[in-house]
Amino acid sequence: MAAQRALRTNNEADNPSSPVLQFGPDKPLKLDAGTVLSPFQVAYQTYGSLNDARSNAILVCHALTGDHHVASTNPVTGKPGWWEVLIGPGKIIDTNRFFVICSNVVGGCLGSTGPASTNPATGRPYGLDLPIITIRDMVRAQLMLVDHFGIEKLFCVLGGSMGGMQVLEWAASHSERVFSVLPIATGARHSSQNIAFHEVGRQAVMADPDWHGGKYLDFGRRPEKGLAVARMAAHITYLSEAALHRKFGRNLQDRDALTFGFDADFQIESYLRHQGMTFVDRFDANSYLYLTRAMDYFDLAADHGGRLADAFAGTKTRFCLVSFTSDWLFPTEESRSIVHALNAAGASVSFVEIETDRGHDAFLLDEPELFAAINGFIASAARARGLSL
Ligand SMILES: CC(=O)SCCNC(=O)CCNC(=O)[C@H](O)C(C)(C)COP(=O)(O)OP(=O)(O)OC[C@H]1O[C@@H](n2cnc3c(N)ncnc32)[C@H](O)[C@@H]1OP(=O)(O)O
Ligand SMILES: N[C@@H](CCO)C(=O)O
Repeated sequence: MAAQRALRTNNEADNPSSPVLQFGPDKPLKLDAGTVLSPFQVAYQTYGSLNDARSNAILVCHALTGDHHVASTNPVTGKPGWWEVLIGPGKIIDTNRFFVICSNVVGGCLGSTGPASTNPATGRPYGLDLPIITIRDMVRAQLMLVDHFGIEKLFCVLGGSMGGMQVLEWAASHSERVFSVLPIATGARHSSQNIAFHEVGRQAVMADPDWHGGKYLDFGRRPEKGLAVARMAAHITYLSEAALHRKFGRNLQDRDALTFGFDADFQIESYLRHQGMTFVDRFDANSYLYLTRAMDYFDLAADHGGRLADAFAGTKTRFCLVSFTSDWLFPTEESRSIVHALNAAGASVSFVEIETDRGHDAFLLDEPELFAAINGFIASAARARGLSL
């Protein structure tokens, strides 16, 4: 591993106008699909400084439609970083103490190579000519970035949902490179129901006449209607029945009576339309196909001979799993089965189930119990690592 002499510690939190960093390794990215991606690039951000021992690095893995702007203003949406409540100077993940790295996944559309990137063989956007990307491929690209920083062992890798899948993949395939991991609201494989919801979303995208077999950029079009419907359906799965009832009930949207038509009579309809419309402004439809596919293909047990415990055999990594009571996308049973496998593997593991009605996306919200769990785990792991913080 070639340690870099000049480490780029782009404190975006201190300098919101700083450019997005992009890493383009000389080596190709080996893909599970049996081919390589070359060249390729990874967009990333860092916060804080790497210590002399390079032992204080935390890698944050984003979820399906997230990005590397984890703790600073997103330049596309103008919104705060998606985990700015958690990460920053003096916050629970304190960037005065830790060096935080977050990169956009390969296959995405927010700076890293994905289906909208130019295919060097044609000079046109890849579209569906991009090979299928897996969670393991995403992690291989992250590993190259970590090597680029000369980091032998990450102090912690954490993330929720698809981010949690990457965390588990790190722990299974590169356990010697991670001291501790925090997989949140995730599973060791995508369930049949979850694949089903993703398929509905993909079919909505592909049924949009503006999709053009995935070549919409060549036609100067974007399948916005299909992508918006895909997001509306998916967004329901990120919430819970109780939260929908609490927030919207059967309340009407800006009217006193039903219209006896198909306008958004109900607040929940208006809300979902808003979620769909705003999503298409920030996301690429083909990336949505690729990233949902990556989640569908994830099956850690299958990758290790059918026994999940074998994925973690001999691990020295410390684990803390977190689930939410109202998460019906990755219910607590998913985390519990990982905990059982880790117990069978003799791993150091703790587990927290958080009582909330906020559903799967609770991990993105200001959730005091979640923050307390992360705080406690990080503090204890830091002591065990001998980090003088
Ligand atoms: C992990 C990562 O990498 S981040 C991934 C990318 N980010 C996401 O996926 C976030 C998307 N998810 C969400 O927005 C989820 O709803 C949550 C759960 C995280 C947010 O929850 P909350 O903060 O409770 O926000 P809520 O769900 O009420 O949505 C607020 C939005 O809905 C809009 N809204 C609320 N009610 C209505 C309504 N009746 N009609 C129309 N719009 C409405 C608000 O104006 C607001 O819009 P804005 O986001 O454009 O400002
Ligand atoms: N709502 C989040 C989590 C979905 O799993 C996202 O879109 O990335």
